[in-house]
Amino acid sequence: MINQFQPPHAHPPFLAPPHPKHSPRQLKILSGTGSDTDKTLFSRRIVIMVKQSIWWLYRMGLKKLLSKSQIVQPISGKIQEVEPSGPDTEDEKYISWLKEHPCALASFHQMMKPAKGKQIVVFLDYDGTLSPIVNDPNRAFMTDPMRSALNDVARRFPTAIISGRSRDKVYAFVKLDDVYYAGSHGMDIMGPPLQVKYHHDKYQINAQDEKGKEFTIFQPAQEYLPSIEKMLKELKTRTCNITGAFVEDNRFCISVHYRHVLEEDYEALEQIVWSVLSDYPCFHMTRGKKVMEIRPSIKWNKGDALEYLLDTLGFSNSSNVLPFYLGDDKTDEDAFKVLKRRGLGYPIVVSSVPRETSASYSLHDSSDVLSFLIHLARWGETSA
Ligand SMILES: O=P(O)(O)OC[C@H]1O[C@H](O[C@H]2O[C@H](CO)[C@@H](O)[C@H](O)[C@H]2O)[C@H](O)[C@@H](O)[C@@H]1O
Repeated sequence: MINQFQPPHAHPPFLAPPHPKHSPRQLKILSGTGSDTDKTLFSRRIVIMVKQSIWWLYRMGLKKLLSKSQIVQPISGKIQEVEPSGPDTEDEKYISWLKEHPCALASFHQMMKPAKGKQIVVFLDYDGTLSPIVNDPNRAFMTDPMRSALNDVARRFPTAIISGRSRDKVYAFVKLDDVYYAGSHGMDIMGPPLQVKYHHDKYQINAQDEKGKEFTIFQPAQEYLPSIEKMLKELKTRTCNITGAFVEDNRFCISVHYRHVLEEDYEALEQIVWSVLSDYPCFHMTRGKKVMEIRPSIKWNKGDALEYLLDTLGFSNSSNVLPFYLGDDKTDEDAFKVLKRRGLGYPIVVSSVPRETSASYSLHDSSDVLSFLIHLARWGETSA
């Protein structure tokens, strides 16, 4: 690997202090005294110093640029990949991690090469992906530019949001009709009308909205609803004395938020959750961002929801489809794994820090997600 940061001189002369071994002439040049020839040499040295400074400033500028992109255009005009030498700082660690999970924006054109002739299908998580993580879960609004970009994407490609929240709540944030919604970590799917009966058909019903649009509701955890409602009440009552704790009803699962709980109160809160759970052996707990999530112990997660939607969209066992899945949470890893296992499409993790993931590409944050959706919609427009 070429080290493009190699300065023009390995030991810049202006960095060398006068040394006992310097000759009297060298000392005169360094001090600026001496004959005209010496003075000319001294001026040359000044020019070299200025050139060196420009080089080092250029080098520092490049380093900054690298935090945005891994590819730079060096003076030679040849595109080269940069190999950071031993990651030390958080930025350097992130740059190093990007090598394994390249930025989906920087790689966009390359990613779209196999898309020609294939059906793109877009899956997105909500919190941390379509909206940034905020303090109040009830105020995780989506911005208008994000809504507009998502709408442009959904008008061109089948698009679904798969969230841990209740389906109604996600719809209340997103408010777009051309999108399919899967709430409760995929346990409550409003998907396309079924052409054929799905193998879990006892959990699904076909329905129509008020405009006559047909869709299918699939709810594989229906029989757990009475227990969830009881648990919700218990959790709300038993945590009401823990300042900052917030129990969120996500219909087929429950979120117990501790973002605003004092560190010294966390253990007590977790104890309550474990204690309630011990009375409901058919449920288990998973963890998200400052949240404990209580879910029915059925074999169904965001990965299964993704497969269900691909099937119902008519792409079971099809290689003619290119799914994208964008998500920031641990629960999104289930969907990344499905795409990886099937060797299908692009799992894209949204993360501003290096992390263990099955995703093959990355985006830094929800504003990168917005740019990505804009790119995708434009691509759909020009290649239609
Ligand atoms: O699958 P997702 O759409 O990512 O939902 C996962 C959880 O997201 C929400 O909580 C997270 O976002 C909140 C708002 O930014 C933040 O305040 C909270 O700390 C995060 O954990 C949602 O409220 C949960 O119910 C979801 O399970």
